[in-house]
Amino acid sequence: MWSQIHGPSIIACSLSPIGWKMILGLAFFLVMAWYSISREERYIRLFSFPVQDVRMTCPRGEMEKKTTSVQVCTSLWLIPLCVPCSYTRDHPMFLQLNDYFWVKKNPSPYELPYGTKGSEDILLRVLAITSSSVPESIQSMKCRRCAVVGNGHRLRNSSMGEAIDKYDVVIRLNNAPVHGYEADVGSKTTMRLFYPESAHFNPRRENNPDTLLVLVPFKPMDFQWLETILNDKKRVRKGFWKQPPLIWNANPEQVRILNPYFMEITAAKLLNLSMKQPRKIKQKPTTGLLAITLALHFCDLVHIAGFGYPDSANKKQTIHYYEQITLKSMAASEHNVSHEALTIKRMLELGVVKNLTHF
Ligand SMILES: CC(=O)N[C@H]1[C@H]([C@H](O)[C@H](O)CO)O[C@](OP(=O)(O)OC[C@H]2O[C@@H](n3ccc(N)nc3=O)[C@H](O)[C@@H]2O)(C(=O)O)C[C@@H]1O
Ligand SMILES: CO[C@@H]1[C@H](O)[C@@H](O)[C@H](O[C@H]2[C@H](O)[C@@H](NC(C)=O)[C@H](OCc3ccccc3)O[C@@H]2CO)O[C@@H]1CO
Repeated sequence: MWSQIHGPSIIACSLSPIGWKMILGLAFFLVMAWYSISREERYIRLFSFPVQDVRMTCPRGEMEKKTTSVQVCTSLWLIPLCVPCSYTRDHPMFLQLNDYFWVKKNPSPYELPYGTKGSEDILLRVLAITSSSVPESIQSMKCRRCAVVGNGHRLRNSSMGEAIDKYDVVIRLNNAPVHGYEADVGSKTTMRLFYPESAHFNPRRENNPDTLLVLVPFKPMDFQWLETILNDKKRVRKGFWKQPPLIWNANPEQVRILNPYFMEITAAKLLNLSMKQPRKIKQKPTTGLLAITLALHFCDLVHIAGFGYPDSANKKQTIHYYEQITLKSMAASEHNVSHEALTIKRMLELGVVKNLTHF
C-alpha cells in the first residue's frame, strides 16, 4: 500500500537507465492525462492506484502482496504498467528487548523521536517490563480493515460510533475519551497511541481490556516516565512540557513502545522534513499523521475519521470533540497542520485512505 502513495521514491528498485527514462516519459504523460481527467473525478478508476473499497471488503490481493512483493505502478496510454519491486516488511511495529541486549549491527542513526540512538540503556529496562508482540488476534486477521480516529471536533454529533466499531482495528489517540461519546466515536479501541503528557486517560474506562497502549517516544524522559510508573518508583517531575499522570492504572502486558521508524518516515517521506539536523527543525508530525502512516503499513484498508483543523482565521471553533479548546492552544505545538492537511488531502485524492467524516 505504501508504494501506492510514493511510487518509486520510497522504495529503491533496480531498473535500467532506459527503464527509468521510459517511466519518466510516461510519468509526464500521466500528469497531463491526470489533470484533464481528474476534473471529472474519474481518474482514480482509470489509473492504477487501487481505490480502497468504500464498502468494507478487503482490497483484493493485499494480503498476498504483504508476504511476497509489491509493484510500483504507473500507466502507459492509460493502460496500467507495473514494475515489480522487492519490499521487505522488516520494521517491526513495536520495539523489542532482544534488539537491545547485544550491540546492534545496524544501530539507529537518529536520536528520539526518529530513532533510539543514546536511549539504549533505559530501553533495556523498560522493554524488560513491557511486551513487544502483536497479539495473535490481530496478527492472524485475514484482512485488517482499520479506522484511525482523530480527535477533531467534526466527530461531535456525527453518529459515526457504530460504523467505527465495525472495523477490525480501531486506532485512537492521546486522551481522547470514548466513555460518554460512544454514539459519535464508538467504543472499540485496538490501539491507543500516546506519550506521557497525553496519558491523562483512565486506561481501564477509556479502553477495552485488550487495548494496546502504545507509547510514542519523543524524548528519553518518556521512557523514564514509563519505567517509574510501571515499577512504582519515585516519580520524576522535571523534563516534561506538561505534567504527565503520577498514577496510571495500566496493565504492563498491554503496553508497547512504537518503533520510531514510523515517526522517521512520517517526517521524512510525508512531510519532507530534513533528517540531517532533526534537532534544529522545530517541527514534527502530529500523532494523527503518525497513526495514519502506521496504519498504511499495517492495514489492508485505512479509513480515517475526526481529522481536519479549522481555518487559522477561525479563532472560536473548538478543535476537539470532547473539550472546548481552540487553535490558540496549539500555538507552541511545533506542528504544521496546514502542511499535514495537504498531505492528507493528497492521500484522499489518491484513494489511499478514505475519510468517514468530511475534511
Ligand atoms: C496543546 C497541545 O500541545 N496540543 C497537542 C495535543 C495534546 O498534546 C494532547 O491532546 C494532550 O492530550 O496532541 C496532538 O493532537 P490531539 O491530541 O489534539 O489530536 C490527535 C490527532 O487528531 C488529529 N486532529 C485533531 C484535532 C483536529 N481538529 N483535527 C485533527 O486532524 C491530529 O492529527 C492530531 O494529531 C498530537 O499529539 O498530535 C497535537 C496538539 O498540538
Ligand atoms: C506530537 O507532539 C506532541 C504535542 O502535539 C506537541 O505539542 C508537543 O510539543 C512540545 C515539545 O515536544 C516540547 N519539546 C521537548 C523537547 O520537550 C516543547 O518543549 C518546550 C517546553 C519545555 C518545557 C516547558 C514548556 C515547554 O513543548 C512543546 C509543546 O509546547 O510534543 C508532544 C509530544 O511530546
